[in-house]
Amino acid sequence: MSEKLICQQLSVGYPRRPQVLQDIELAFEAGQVTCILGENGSGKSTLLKTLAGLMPPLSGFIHWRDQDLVNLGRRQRARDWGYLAQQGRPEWSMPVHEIVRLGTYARPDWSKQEAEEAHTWAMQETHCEGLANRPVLELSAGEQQRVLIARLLASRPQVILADEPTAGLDPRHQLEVMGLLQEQARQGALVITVMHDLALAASHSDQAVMLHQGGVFAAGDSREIIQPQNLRAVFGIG
Ligand SMILES: Nc1ncnc2c1ncn2[C@@H]1O[C@H](COP(=O)(O)OP(=O)(O)OP(=O)(O)O)[C@@H](O)[C@H]1O
Repeated sequence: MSEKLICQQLSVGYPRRPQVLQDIELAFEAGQVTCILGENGSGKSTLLKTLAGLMPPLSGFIHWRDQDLVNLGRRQRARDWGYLAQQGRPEWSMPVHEIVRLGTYARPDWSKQEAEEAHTWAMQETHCEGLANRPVLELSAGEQQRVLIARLLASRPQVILADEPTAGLDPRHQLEVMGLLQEQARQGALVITVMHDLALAASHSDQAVMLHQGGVFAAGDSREIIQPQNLRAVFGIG
């Protein structure tokens, strides 16, 4: 069984803005961190939302482990996939430890002890222990982001889709969160992150995808893709 997420002839967009991206051909591999780069409005979040199953493709296919993603049941998706929305905010004013525990509810296959261990691990890795009893809506934006990352990780997802996971984080937590995502990939997860920080993307991803003008401008090894000539063409810098 192929541990790949594959997009074939994929076109994504909205009813009033169709074809944000057209005829996308991409392959994402388990065990790797892939960062998606591109200017504002280039379709990064739209692609991630489509991969997360939050919006249907306009056309084309997405395959995961040789299976068409449309055939993936909700429970399996909830169990195996984790999605962090761009500028997501917790919805309910619950204590941090309860918000993070919600992540473990995606794993009804776990024993109570397994769920407790995953909860403790996610709280520790994101440095949320000191915030455990604080109402989440009273936290700073960066603290809330860490809580949402903890909730995402608490289900130990095999596919992690993170839209700007380091947004609002201080430099130390940016490095730690990217290190954490890298660690999940080393343990076999397939990790896709939307990034704006090119230095962080270069240092913490294996693969890079650059979106530009409705398509994939470049994709491949991050060190080969995040290069001045591509940055000039896509961002007008470098
Ligand atoms: N709900 C929506 N309805 C219609 N058009 C939308 C909607 N959401 C986004 N768009 C449009 O789709 C295009 C791609 O948006 P998207 O949010 O995917 O870009 P992005 O690359 O993630 O941008 P950014 O770097 O600013 O986050 C933009 O032109 C945007 O205006």
